[in-house]
Amino acid sequence: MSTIALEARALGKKYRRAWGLRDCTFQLPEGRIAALVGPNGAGKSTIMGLATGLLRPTEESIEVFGQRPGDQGSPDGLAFLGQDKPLYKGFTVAEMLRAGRELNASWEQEYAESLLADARIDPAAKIGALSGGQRTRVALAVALGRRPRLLMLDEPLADLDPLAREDVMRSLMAEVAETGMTVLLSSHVIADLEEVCDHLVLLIGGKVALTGDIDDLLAEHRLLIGARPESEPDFGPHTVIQRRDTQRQATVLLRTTAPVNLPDWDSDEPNLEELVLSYLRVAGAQETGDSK
Ligand SMILES: Nc1ncnc2c1ncn2[C@@H]1O[C@H](COP(=O)(O)OP(=O)(O)OP(=O)(O)O)[C@@H](O)[C@H]1O
Repeated sequence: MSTIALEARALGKKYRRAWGLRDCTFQLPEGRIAALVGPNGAGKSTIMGLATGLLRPTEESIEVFGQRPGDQGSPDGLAFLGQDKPLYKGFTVAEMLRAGRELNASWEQEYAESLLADARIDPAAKIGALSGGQRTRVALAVALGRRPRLLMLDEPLADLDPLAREDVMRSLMAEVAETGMTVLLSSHVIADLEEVCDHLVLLIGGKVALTGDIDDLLAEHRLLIGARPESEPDFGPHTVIQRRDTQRQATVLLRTTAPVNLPDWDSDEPNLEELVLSYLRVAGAQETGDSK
């Protein structure tokens, strides 16, 4: 049986007025690169806050490699990089790495230095003089230099240029392949995640709308395209997740485990972006009271 890096069971977090997360259940197996996606306010940062122990659950539980966060601080082996980068502006880059080394027994200086060299960042530069994207690269080097078992990144790519995004994703994939590290990363840009992530946690309105290995999820869905039907079509045993009609054409996302044999429709496996967008549209339509 595979080790579970992160497990939420009926997890709930209530802020002063409202629930930020409710009845949230998922498992993230070790060694995966998981995409944590969902609309603004879905609860992504809340999950990360609960996993680090910065927040405490209101209901049920979250565990990181079987440890409950908060009992003894942040769980062992967990590194977290949030939207506010934990860097001291008055330090030089080299001093920031030194702080990382002094605070972490598992620190690997050479590795952290190589990540900075890849990003072409001068160790003598002051943190305060770096661009937002360069600071992100330093914060990542500090997080990865600890050689974590689980790395959680809250929108790590937001301020990186396209080449830097590719660089960062490549080094994360190499690290996962080499060490078996698990990564959970949130992003609004699904295209960034498509090539690197092999696992998905889709949150909508504080709940898990879809989760699992991406290959399995894609194989369980079919995207149909056909002429807009005159009457309500019969999709047999398959579940219609979402249907969108334009004047002439209809696009339908089905969830199914049975073979799809619908001669009036072109049927294909969706890609990750199509899958996620369909689920988001359903939730958006439910919010506005529109069924399509
Ligand atoms: N400190 C807080 N006090 C009160 N409510 C909060 C607090 N932090 C988050 N929330 C609420 O909890 C819900 C989940 O917020 P969270 O920040 O986890 O979402 P998110 O998915 O990370 O959003 P985004 O994509 O915008 O970063 C939202 O409705 C938000 O308003």
